[in-house]
Amino acid sequence: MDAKKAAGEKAAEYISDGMRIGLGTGSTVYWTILRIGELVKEGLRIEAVPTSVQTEKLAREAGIPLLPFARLQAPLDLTVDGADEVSPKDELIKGGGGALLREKMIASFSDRFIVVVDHSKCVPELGRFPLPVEVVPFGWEMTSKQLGQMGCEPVLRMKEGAPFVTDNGNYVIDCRFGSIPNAGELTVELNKLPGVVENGLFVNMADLIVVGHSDGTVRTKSGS
Ligand SMILES: O=C[C@H](O)[C@H](O)[C@H](O)COP(=O)(O)O
Repeated sequence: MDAKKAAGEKAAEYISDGMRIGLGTGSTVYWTILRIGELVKEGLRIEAVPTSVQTEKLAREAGIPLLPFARLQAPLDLTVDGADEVSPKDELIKGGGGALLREKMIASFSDRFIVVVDHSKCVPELGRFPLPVEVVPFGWEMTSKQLGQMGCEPVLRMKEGAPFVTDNGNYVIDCRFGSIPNAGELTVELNKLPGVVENGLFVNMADLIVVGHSDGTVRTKSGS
């Protein structure tokens, strides 16, 4: 069995009737969304907030009732999302698909945040995966230079020969740090740069990590 499918489907077991949930973005939570769609068809009553245009489309196709984030009166019960790297301290790098800003906003407004990954995402230290940083297009070259001065190699993300544009109309600069020994400090420093909208470090946010393996087994680990 696909390791991503195993993790993604397992996370759907944490969803119960009446919940309002956040739906992450990517190829692992894809399986959670499909499974939730099946459960909805079987009678599960939930409402969901998508973290991207891509997920909104998928959720609609799966028949999941959607709710606008702006209308929430209280935190979501649960958000399920993928990650690009997970450290032993359960710190995450996210944003490989460019959805980091809405993902962070929605996970932050959730009582519980469940992360679904295949085992290859669990690393001894964050930073091999280039850290996505969402920046405003105005003066991105200056922001990129400032990011470089923080000890990384910054690269503007491109798509089909033009800058990749997020759902929020911004650019993404992928920052190759190599090693991120202190994610908590780095996230604060990055967000101090005026051109930065948000960065892909998720620190002290994950409540549960669901790790899928290629033999179809799944291991869960409570967030620290
Ligand atoms: O912007 C994208 C998200 O942060 C994804 O959750 C992350 O990139 C992991 O995606 P996947 O499950 O496809 O590896």
